[in-house]
Amino acid sequence: MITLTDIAYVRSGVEDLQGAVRFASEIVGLEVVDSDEPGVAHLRADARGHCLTFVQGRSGVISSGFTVAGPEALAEAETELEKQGLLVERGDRAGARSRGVSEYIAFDDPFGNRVELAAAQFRSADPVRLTRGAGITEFGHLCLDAPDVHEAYRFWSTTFNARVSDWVGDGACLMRIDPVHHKLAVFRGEEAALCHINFQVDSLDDLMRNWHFLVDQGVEIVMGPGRHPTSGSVFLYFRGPENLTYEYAVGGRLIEDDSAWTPRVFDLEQPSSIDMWRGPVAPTTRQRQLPQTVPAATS
Ligand SMILES: CC(C)c1ccc(C(=O)O)c(O)c1O
Ligand SMILES: [Fe+2]
Repeated sequence: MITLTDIAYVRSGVEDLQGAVRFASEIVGLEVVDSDEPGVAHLRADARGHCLTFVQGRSGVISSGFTVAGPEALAEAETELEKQGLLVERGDRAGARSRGVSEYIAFDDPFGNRVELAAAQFRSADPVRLTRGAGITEFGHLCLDAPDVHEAYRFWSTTFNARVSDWVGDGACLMRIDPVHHKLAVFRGEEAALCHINFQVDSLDDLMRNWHFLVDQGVEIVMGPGRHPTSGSVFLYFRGPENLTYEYAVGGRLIEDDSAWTPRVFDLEQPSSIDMWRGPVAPTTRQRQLPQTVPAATS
């Protein structure tokens, strides 16, 4: 079994590189990291050198990266995945540099999601310079699409150390690889894709301030603010350019004692299984109604 130690990054193709970077930095609040690769931009949220990379080209996710414990663990993972009949590719030096990792391998999960494993992800000792006061504390989780979440769980829990924390019926499987309720989720979708990328924020105040900011900026709010009954976090989903969905969340349970936790199954048919507050889903962009200045009285 391969032990994933953490999530590392998402790489996504974008037709409009400048537009994607502008949104991720000026709207989401991520720091743009210097890049000497033409057509490639890196963004940073936390101590990771970067966790989101945009590559000029066809729109859509390229790969999702995880770390393992080191070079030996990576070599063992390579052997194990090949034993399972998966086609595993060794990343080259330039690829590793672009990913901010020491070395990596790549393969497709059974649904076609491109997954990469790295021996180590480089950290940056420089303080993160978020572009606005979004309150982002870390890259929290990534969520992939797959047509069968139970089949996906079979793969992630037998090949890897992922354990289910909770199910939302046949619609979503929330998995942990450490005490955090989930760092990897699979959402039922027609085909392999990135469902969303999550950034944790520091406080409820940050989340609500971000909500008002996004609405003011005309950003499409997909759902929220609401509260997931599963992790217990307060969330806000919103859509960036080229259909990349972002999630801000605050809070979220830790599962410290595996033996004391029984995964729960929430009924997918009940809206409260996703949002206990039963807020609206996918409203179109809301224009905030600013209070009108009261005209001075004339006599
Ligand atoms: C609907 C998606 C897959 C989902 C469900 C629950 C949580 C949570 O408990 O925090 C998420 O973060 C989700 O993205
Ligand atoms: Fe999420």
